[in-house]
Amino acid sequence: MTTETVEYIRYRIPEDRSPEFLSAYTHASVQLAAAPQCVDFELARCEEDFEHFVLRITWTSTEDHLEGFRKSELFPDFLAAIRPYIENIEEMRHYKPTTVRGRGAAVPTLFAWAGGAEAFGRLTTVFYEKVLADDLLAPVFAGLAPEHAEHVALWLAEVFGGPTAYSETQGGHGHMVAKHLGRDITEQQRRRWVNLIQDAADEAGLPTDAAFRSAFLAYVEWGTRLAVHFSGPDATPPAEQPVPKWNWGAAPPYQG
Ligand code: HEM
Repeated sequence: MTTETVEYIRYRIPEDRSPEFLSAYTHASVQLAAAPQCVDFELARCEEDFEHFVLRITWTSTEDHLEGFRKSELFPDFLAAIRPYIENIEEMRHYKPTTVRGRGAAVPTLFAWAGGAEAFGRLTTVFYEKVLADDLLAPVFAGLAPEHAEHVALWLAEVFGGPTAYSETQGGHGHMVAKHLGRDITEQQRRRWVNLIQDAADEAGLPTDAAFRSAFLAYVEWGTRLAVHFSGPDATPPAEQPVPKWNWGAAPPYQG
């Protein structure tokens, strides 16, 4: 359960004071942006009634807000900027996020962008053909079960925002990590895995646009480095945790 808390501050600002109010918050936002207790913030204005504003601030925790930010050297300047509007506050409270949260479909998942389950099936089929023909990797995958490629396709599909079929049929994150324990994967083998999956992505016809490929490679880098870690002599299986959900990085999908 996250300790993050969302503070909502509702203001009613007479229309003739709204330009100075926005300018005051533009100044105060410098302190919020510099606060290590602040995750993000947004001041929104009501479309139906211009006098209503809601400031949403996500704090690392309520305590961090009250005991950290409010007692920090940033706070006096923040307060000085917004003090004239304190009497216009209609609500100022902390809210705990519930499990009801998610993303809409306005931005396609990496899974959908890649071409869905079929694309991941093509990818891992081509990939394991390459792996089994590779001098460094073939020995690691000796005696590979015929369904391995299909399982990895399900895993990747789930990570990239597709159906949760791997978790439902195979056993989730812990099961996947356990498959790597004790395998002593070397950095050379890891890098070869990374190279071959990119070659396979080309051959299997996965999208080649910059945004998709950079997000794809970011996960492959992350995942292979974890695989090496968990394959090592000192690794202990991690506590069960959800399958990671990968998303677009700094670059959004290009839709011309
Ligand atoms: C992003 C990186 C990686 C992902 C997503 C991944 C995914 C998986 C998954 C889902 C399984 C379990 C398959 C099943 O349930 O049947 C698995 C098993 C395995 N992985 Fe990985 N893996 C990654 C990196 C690596 C690397 C770098 C190596 C070695 C160079 C490796 C070697 C193996 C081996 C040997 C198994 C066991 C295969 C078997 O069951 O016989 N993996 N991997």
